[in-house]
Amino acid sequence: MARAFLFVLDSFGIGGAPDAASFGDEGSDTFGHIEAACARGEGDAAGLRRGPLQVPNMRALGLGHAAALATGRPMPAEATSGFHAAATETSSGKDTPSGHWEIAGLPVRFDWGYFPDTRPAFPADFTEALIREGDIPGILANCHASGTGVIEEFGEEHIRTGKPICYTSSDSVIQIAAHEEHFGLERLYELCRTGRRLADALNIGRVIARPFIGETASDFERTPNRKDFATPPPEPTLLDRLTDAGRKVLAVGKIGDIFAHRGISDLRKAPNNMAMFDAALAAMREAGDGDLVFANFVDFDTNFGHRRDVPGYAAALEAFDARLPEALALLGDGDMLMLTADHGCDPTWRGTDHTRERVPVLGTGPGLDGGPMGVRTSFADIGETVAEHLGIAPGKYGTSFRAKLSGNA
Ligand SMILES: O=P(O)(O)O[C@H]1O[C@H](CO)[C@@H](O)[C@H]1O
Ligand SMILES: [Mn+2]
Ligand SMILES: [Mn+2]
Repeated sequence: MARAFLFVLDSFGIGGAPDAASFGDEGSDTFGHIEAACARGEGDAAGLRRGPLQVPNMRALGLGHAAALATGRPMPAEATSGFHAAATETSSGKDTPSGHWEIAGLPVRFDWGYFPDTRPAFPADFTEALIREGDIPGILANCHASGTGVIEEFGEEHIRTGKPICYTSSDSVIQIAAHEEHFGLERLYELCRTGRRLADALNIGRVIARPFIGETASDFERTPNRKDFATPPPEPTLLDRLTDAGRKVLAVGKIGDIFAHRGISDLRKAPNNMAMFDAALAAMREAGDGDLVFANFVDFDTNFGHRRDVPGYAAALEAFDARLPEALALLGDGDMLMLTADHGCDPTWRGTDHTRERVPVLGTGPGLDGGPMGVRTSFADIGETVAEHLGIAPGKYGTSFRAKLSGNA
């Protein structure tokens, strides 16, 4: 019996990307900088957490060792029980779909479309078409922005005028924020579908609905009804290869949206990391022989990385780590659990965007050997290792390290 459980801690980079400078991100290190900030007492927040970062379960799997591999820092002295590696992204973007598709064996070699950091950010013909075809009185913002700041700035005007708030970032995205009740959730989704159609010509990765509630700038709050309208992967991913082979892919969280719902057998969404952990555990219990549970934990990125919130990110890591034994307890013969990430989002870094970093690969399973798996030259090695573990044919990209785990392959 072989099953695989792949958990993505969204944005949990470990520094050291060789091409970080070309993204303006040289020196960024999500894990390293959170750890250092906490050690200095800069991760303290009343009622939330305090002191050095406490992630003993991920450290036992080899988190510190993976970070040392990624950055060239000295190896920690502590022993590890799992296998660990640092993985390098080969895709041209540091966005969520690129990271996840590459993890699933499909590096993104083409360039996505991006919008310039100007006002307006969107080309006039796109904006005009969105207004006309979306039947809206205009748009607000039309710039690069942080999602919480932009609703604070334009939310009241949006309620007054009915004009949705459209913004972007250094990712290939068009984000549309609108009030869940005043504008309407279904109307927002429909507008995003129109935006998705128009965005295809611009090669934009995702159109994202960002509904919010509240009545004034001081109490606007985004709701969990975010929805991503992604362009489909241009070639088969591990998910397609598995489902084509009759296996199940049980997706948890954003995974369905990220893969444009291709190669997904079963989808479970939940409003926050802890609820997603519950959903991931339930999927682990239900997965059968040859199946994959693929979970994304988005709060790290959305609530803390982009918000440049060190105590929040540290607390979220500690909460995740504290629940890891529950997942480990569900591992039976032939099972493999791997933790990884899709890019960085260093909460100590300038701006509010993702950061180009290497990611950790931490794993374990009964009968699998532990130890270092080196610096992997593509995230695709993760998907290929899962593919070999589950006994399906290799894909076109990446190199499996499954043989190095020997065990009961
Ligand atoms: O600031 P918010 O709206 O959270 O936006 C972030 O979320 C988007 C999608 O992950 C990213 O492109 C980033 O800009
Ligand atoms: Mn992400
Ligand atoms: Mn993000």
